[in-house]
Order: sequence, then C-alpha cells, then structure tokens
Amino acid sequence: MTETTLCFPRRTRESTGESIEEVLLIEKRRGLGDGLYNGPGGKLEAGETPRECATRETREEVDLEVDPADLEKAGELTFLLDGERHSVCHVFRTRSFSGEPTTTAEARPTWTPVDDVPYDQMWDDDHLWLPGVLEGNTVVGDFHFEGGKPLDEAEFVEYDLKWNVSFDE
Ligand SMILES: Nc1[nH]c(=O)nc2c1ncn2[C@H]1C[C@H](O)[C@@H](COP(=O)(O)OP(=O)(O)OP(=O)(O)O)O1
Repeated sequence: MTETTLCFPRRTRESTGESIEEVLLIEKRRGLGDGLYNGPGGKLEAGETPRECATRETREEVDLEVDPADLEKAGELTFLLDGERHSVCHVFRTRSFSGEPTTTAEARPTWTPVDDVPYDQMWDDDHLWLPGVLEGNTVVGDFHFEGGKPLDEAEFVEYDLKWNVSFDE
C-alpha cells in the first residue's frame, strides 16, 4: 500500500478591483493520472513525512517552494482498487510559498480560479472532495475503483466521505 500526497497552493489575485481566489493546479505529464489536472504531489520516499513529500514533489514538479511547517492538512483519502487498499493520499493546502510555478517534464502548472476548476478533466472523485477542501474544510474519504490496473483506467464506483475531521499532524 502506497502513501501519496497532494498539495494545493492558494492565492488571492487582485484584478481591476476584484479579488479572485485561485488554486495552483498542474496538468500531469507522466505517471499515474497522466493528462489529468490535479495538485502537485506524488509518492512518499523512504524516511519522508507526508509534509516533506508534498514539499519535495511541489519543488520537483513545478519548482515552487513551500515549507513543510506551513502546509495545512486538509484531507486523507483512501483509494481502493477491487476491494484492496491501493493508496492513502494526504492532502495539503497553503497560502505560503515562494518562487514562480514553472513547467517541468512532469507537470504544467496553471493558476486557476477556484470557480473554474476543470473537474471534467480530473479524477472522477475530485469534484466530491476538492470543492470542500478549497472552501477550507477537512475531509476523510474512501473511494472505490473497480476493473483492474492501473487505477486511472479503473471505474470509480462508490465512496464514503466524512467532513470536518481534525488531524494531529
Ligand atoms: N483517485 C485519485 N484522485 C486524485 O485526486 N488524485 C489521485 C488519485 N489517485 C492518485 N492520485 C494522486 C496522488 C499522487 O499525487 C499521484 C500519484 O502519485 P505519483 O505521481 O507518484 O504517481 P506516479 O505513477 O507518477 O509515480 P512515479 O512512478 O513515482 O513517478 O496521483
């Protein structure tokens, strides 16, 4: 069973007297979820905490610096494939970062208004939990996929969500 992370950098952009709430999404260019929009993230390496992983992956994928201590844990998502736990994903958000997001071999970043998140070009589960996470809520969820490997070719069949949980990390 793999542990993974997702990191959602947030900002408020002022444009002609309006405040626009944005989230940094990536278009993933390889690996699991290739071609889909998501936050930067990936698999934990040996000895790494979820926060350290989210920080490293955000740097590797889009060259943005976030501090592990500044990440707010927003979700813990268990993905099941044919009844077996496939991965647990730790979801973080932050308004604290430095640098400019840059396209790499792994990902193409875009600041996206939270009202225009392209849920039709994301994992099928994302529209169920990401809006609440972007509103500042916390969530624990189980998401069941069926139909063989890899996960991004399996069918999303059912889910269970619990909102406003507290995380110790
Ligand atoms: N159902 C799902 N919904 C979602 O929003 N994100 C998911 C998801 N299933 C997996 N992810 C995310 C978690 C993690 O950030 C990423 C998968 O991790 P990786 O990018 O490390 O996968 P890769 O196969 O690219 O790994 P490497 O082979 O190490 O490059 O996809």
